[in-house]
Amino acid sequence: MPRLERLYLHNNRLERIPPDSFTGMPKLHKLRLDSNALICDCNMLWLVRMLTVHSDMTVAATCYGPANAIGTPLSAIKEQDLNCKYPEIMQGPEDLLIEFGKDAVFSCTVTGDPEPEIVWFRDSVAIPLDSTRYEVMNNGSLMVHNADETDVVRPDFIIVPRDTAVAEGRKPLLPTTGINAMDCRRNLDESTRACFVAGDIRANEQIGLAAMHTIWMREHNRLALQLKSLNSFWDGEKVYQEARKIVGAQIQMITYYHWLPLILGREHFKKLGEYKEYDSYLNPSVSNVFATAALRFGHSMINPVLHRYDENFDPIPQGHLLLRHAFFSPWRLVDEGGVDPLLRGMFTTPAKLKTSTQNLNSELTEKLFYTAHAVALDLAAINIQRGRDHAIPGYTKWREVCNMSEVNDFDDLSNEISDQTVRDKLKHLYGSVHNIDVWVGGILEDQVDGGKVGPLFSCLLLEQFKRLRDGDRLWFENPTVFKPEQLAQIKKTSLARILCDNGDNIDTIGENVFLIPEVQDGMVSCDDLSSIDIRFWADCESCGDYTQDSTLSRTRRDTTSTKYHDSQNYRLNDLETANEDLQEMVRNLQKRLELLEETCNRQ
Ligand code: HEM
Repeated sequence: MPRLERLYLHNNRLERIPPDSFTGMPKLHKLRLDSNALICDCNMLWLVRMLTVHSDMTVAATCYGPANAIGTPLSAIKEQDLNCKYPEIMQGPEDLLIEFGKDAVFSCTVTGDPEPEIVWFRDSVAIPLDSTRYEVMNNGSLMVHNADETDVVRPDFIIVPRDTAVAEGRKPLLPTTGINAMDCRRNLDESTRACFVAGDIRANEQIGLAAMHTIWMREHNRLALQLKSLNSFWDGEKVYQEARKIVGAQIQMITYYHWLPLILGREHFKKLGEYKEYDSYLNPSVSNVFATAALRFGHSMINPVLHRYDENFDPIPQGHLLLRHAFFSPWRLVDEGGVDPLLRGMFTTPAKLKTSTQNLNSELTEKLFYTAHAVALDLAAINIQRGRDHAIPGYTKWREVCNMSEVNDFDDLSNEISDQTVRDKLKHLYGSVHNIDVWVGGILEDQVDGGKVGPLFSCLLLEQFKRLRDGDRLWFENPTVFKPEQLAQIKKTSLARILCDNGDNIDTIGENVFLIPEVQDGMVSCDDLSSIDIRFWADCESCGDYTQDSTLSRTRRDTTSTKYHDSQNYRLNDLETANEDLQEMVRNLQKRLELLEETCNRQ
């Protein structure tokens, strides 16, 4: 019902409103649900969220239950009032003796309010819902009809929280694996909470990283909701692809324009040059030396402690977290305050200072993944070994590639590795300067002015980032990718605003999250940060909704199309509705006047 504006469902006995009941009603602005028996529990979370997005909608509705909500207007209900429960696996599928030709049931028990969705997989492929051989039963278990030899591989499942699943009123977390799914190396003695599912198992590697993955999943879904509400006729695939495209552009914008200059130093960053156009002859693939050495410079900046702060920027009750306790511990994100404390810690705490003798902190070299391994690992040793596995040429060869000065002796390195004791140590360990591993040499170089890497990694990073940009047909600034006015919106992106929009309750932040507040203008209110105006993504069929804004209508109006005339009809309807509203208001005022006159006359 694309033209429905008012919906009156009052004076009924409605207890619940099924999710998405008002989808496809983009013009709905008045909703009456009063005088019903609404139960404002977690089943209503979708409606509470919808009202947050459509803050301009007038809704009359009062809760009839549960006890703590009786008499509360729905508009005053917050997500945390709904007592939702984050999903948890109580029992996962176990090995089963199956008889070929017979049915077999792989059972699982999952709790959560509202009940989460379970998606079953076989050999990492989701079992389609319309499969005749497999059936997901009401209790979530998987029934395999007519089992055969292909079923000897035990299936597994992931839990997808329905758009609602939150902990203590927080926004959704990532879906989680089933209990027997891929190993994210967590320690089951600490918690049985499952690993998160993201593009890569490594999202679980430490909870700060998992927090960032969560933020981007939320940003995608936030944009998708807005796009759908703007273009109600878009199907799921279109909404997904468009939201994904915007998120990709935001990540490119932040990485290249906000992060990279601080890594390369502003002077070196200038060598990247302005973006000109797509170069179809350029190979944008990631080079071995970039992945195995140069980008691993990041390991030298990691703080050994993850700081965790509450809304007042005081440490949370569980305290800060030694990095060793943050490895593969997804449960801490669920049970120890969600993403916000970690994010606040990250944007207020400096990265570890790299000095010539402290390159990687000892949490990484002595305690890496220690909860999951009998003997902890050493990230520096892994990086060196990985370079050798990949047969990456040594440090001096890469100096040649980068046109750096020729070296034949350790003291020839003094311009880049100024600390004599470090050069002596290298000499002692490597014997010949040409034996130095590229990651070791690169990490030990003094950092360039205003940057976080030495000259060799600066050169290797620059070369890769340039190819990744210019060789990308879908680079966000390529004019074929976004309309100019959309691009202007993308350029307003900042990671600060994204954390504000998608954190559970972040309202103050440093404007540039890659700098600690002390070296910029302290913290600002999230309201002061610019954000993308999604209305520039209005497909012309929705033009009528926003024609008041001349900058928006100018970019979208095509007066020759039938859609334009449809949109003109919508505008006419808008005016007719406004006229009716005004007439009703005048009638009400007249009635009040008459009443007042009567009262005066009586006195
Ligand atoms: C607590 C933080 C981090 C930990 C525990 C960590 C740990 C690891 C581990 C264990 C590997 C695999 C090593 C191997 O087997 O070869 C790896 C790879 C890598 N890391 Fe980190 N890392 C962290 C942060 C970072 C940061 C901040 C950056 C860059 C800014 C980075 C860049 C890389 C790269 C480029 C690879 C290679 C990935 C690939 O080729 O697939 N890491 N890291």
